[in-house]
Amino acid sequence: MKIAMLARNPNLYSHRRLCEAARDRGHEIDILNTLRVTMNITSHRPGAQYHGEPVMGYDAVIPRIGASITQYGLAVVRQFEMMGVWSLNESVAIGRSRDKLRSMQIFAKHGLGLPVTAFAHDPRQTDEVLKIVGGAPVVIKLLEGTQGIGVVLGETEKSAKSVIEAFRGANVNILVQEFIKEADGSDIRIFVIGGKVVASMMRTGAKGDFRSNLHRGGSAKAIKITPEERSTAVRAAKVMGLNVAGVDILRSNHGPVIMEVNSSPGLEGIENATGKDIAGMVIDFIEGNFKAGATKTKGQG
Ligand SMILES: Nc1ncnc2c1ncn2[C@@H]1O[C@H](COP(=O)(O)OP(=O)(O)OP(=O)(O)O)[C@@H](O)[C@H]1O
Ligand SMILES: [Mg+2]
Ligand SMILES: [Mg+2]
Repeated sequence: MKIAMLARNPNLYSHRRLCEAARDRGHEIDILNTLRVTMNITSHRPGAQYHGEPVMGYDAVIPRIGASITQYGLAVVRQFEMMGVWSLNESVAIGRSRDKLRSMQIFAKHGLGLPVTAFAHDPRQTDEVLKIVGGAPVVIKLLEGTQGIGVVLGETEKSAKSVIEAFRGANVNILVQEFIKEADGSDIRIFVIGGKVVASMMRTGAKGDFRSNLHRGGSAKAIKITPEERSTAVRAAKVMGLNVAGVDILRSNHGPVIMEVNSSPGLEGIENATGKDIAGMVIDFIEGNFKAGATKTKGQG
């Protein structure tokens, strides 16, 4: 196969590992800097160029689109799809996963467990929002945050309100969520490839932090998950339409609740915690499933 990986930093662990795994299996793989791909949006003949050369001959594309360039990145993935190149995760599915509110609505529609979540545009509705989630303590999140930045615990009614007002003042979108205290600063990352769980780990936050993100100083270890957790993760990936997904859940008193589903999950934490060759599994999945022109949504929807 000839694979294109859309990524900005070729030196990131995940990107190095995917290249290594592809080359070990005799495939050709190029890293294209997403922001340097130009698109030719002409009727009937969609094309793309990279450093002045036409992008041609790729069987599959691995989109590793950073949160900060979601819009341009998705346009590039869509362009590949319109050119008939099979994408590991389709642009439409990645778009869904990038919008926390939309994701939550999709999970709710399919009856998946979620923390009670509320959202309002108008700051005058702060009281209402707090009431919906059962009052403080609550978790307040930036809708498009990542790596735990913009995730704040409002311990009392008063502090929750001032955090909400501060975010509003900065003109950013937020959601307010029931605080799952019993998760005790840990969450579970379940790695799903092609509808199967291939690895899972428990991440625990730095002492005193309710956020378990490894980027915030948390640590990770391999863990055995329950059948209910397994089916929650598989269904979450499925309803988002993701072939590869990192599903994050919390263990709550009312069963597993989904926090979010990542469409470009990192490999470093999970490979180190479990000792598994996840990059190899991703390449094996592409090998077994890529098909020219087979994109379901072809960039639409
Ligand atoms: N409702 C909640 N109750 C308890 N803990 C929570 C809740 N929401 C988030 N957390 C903790 O905060 C961490 C960060 O939250 P979340 O994953 O939603 O943010 P993020 O910025 O999108 O992070 P990521 O880099 O994983 O995308 C979670 O991993 C979890 O440990
Ligand atoms: Mg996130
Ligand atoms: Mg997270």
